[in-house]
Amino acid sequence: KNFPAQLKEHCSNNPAGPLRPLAHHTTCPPLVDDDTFVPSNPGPWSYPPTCVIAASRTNWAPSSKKEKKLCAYTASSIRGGSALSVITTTEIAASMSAMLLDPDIAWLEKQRGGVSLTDFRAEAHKVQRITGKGLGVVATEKIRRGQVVMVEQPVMVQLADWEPLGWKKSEVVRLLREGAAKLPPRERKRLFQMAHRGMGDIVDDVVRTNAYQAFVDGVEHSALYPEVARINHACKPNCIIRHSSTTLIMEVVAYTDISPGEELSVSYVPLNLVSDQRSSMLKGQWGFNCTCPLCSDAKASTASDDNRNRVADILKMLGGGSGLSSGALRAAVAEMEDLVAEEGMAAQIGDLYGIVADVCLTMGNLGMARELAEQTLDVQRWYAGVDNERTTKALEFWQEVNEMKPV
Ligand SMILES: C[S@@+](CC[C@H](N)C(=O)[O-])C[C@H]1O[C@@H](n2cnc3c(N)ncnc32)[C@H](O)[C@@H]1O
Repeated sequence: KNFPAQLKEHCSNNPAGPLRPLAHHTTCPPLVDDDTFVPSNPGPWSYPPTCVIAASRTNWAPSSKKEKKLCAYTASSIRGGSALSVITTTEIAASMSAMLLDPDIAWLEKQRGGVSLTDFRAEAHKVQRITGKGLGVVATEKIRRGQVVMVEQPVMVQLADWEPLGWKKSEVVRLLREGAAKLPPRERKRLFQMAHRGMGDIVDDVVRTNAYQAFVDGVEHSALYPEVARINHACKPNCIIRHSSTTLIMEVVAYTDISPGEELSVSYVPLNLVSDQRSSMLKGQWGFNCTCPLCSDAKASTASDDNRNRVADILKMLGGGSGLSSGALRAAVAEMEDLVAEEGMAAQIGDLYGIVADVCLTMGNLGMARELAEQTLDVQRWYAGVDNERTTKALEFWQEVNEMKPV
């Protein structure tokens, strides 16, 4: 909100440090592309970017006078740590500048209980071969529920939905290769050593096999975290991931107590899906058939599907049932909470509370909507992360219901 009006359009990012704003938090960095890069004032970038102009610009706002470019940017070190290459638009790159230049991420570290980027190196885990899954990460000592086990910055971030904006696959792949080539040897080596399927260009393949969804400036990107990416998927995982939209830092947090020798796992897909939905998503988007303990046990898998279907039925029943009493609503939420606990889906309960809160609003039950909106916010802060997209949405919803007047 402090940006001069003429700069607003490309600087909607909420910078990382809300407590002590630095100069670059309150002024919008200029758009930087291959023509406008100024070596004496490079921002976070270590080299002039490589850019391509969208082949078709039909989908851009007609008011936009600038040619839209997609560029590969590289910072040899972010916050004194690892390097990062970003393939994104000039606007998003400008918005990212503030967050990448910000060395002051202490406020976020406080939220995560004082664990800093380097602390996790007191590693409680190691990478090893796992039958049927390539490499994986295994605990070497007891890890307690809630403990942060990894904290990592991305090495590569790529705009996810580039196709409708008019760029060609070959151009995006060229930028990915350029981004990989400009990484320092350490990060480049790690990137090329990551799992891939042997299809098409290797950098593109690595991104498809390993990237997590990350919102930058509210826009979906794919982000590569080489250490986190070694963690295999399980449909009932023992870890969750938290993603910070303002710093791009990814945390892996123990979701259950984990014993030495146990493999660390996260879910690559939403937790509340039933087995058919999970397997088609894992096959379609990630390209593998899941061999996790739940999928390998037909009886357990059926029982789990029954529980997850029941949660879906409860939500459906709530959605369709106008005029439910508070008692009936509470009973439905309590049953849902029990099922969620049994299924190890607590990390997703914030989303479920949010759905029920919406239902309460349509039923005119503002009191309960407020209660649930508050619970949603608490849960999302913990499970998704303090500044994650899902938490931001929960905060907006919470503010909205608290401003509403009972009718
Ligand atoms: C993000 S990587 C995980 C780390 C990878 N195993 C490695 O060697 O680096 C994703 C790949 O790991 C394998 N994988 C992960 N979870 C799996 C699971 N539950 N069952 C089978 N394969 C799995 C698949 O080959 C998948 O494409």
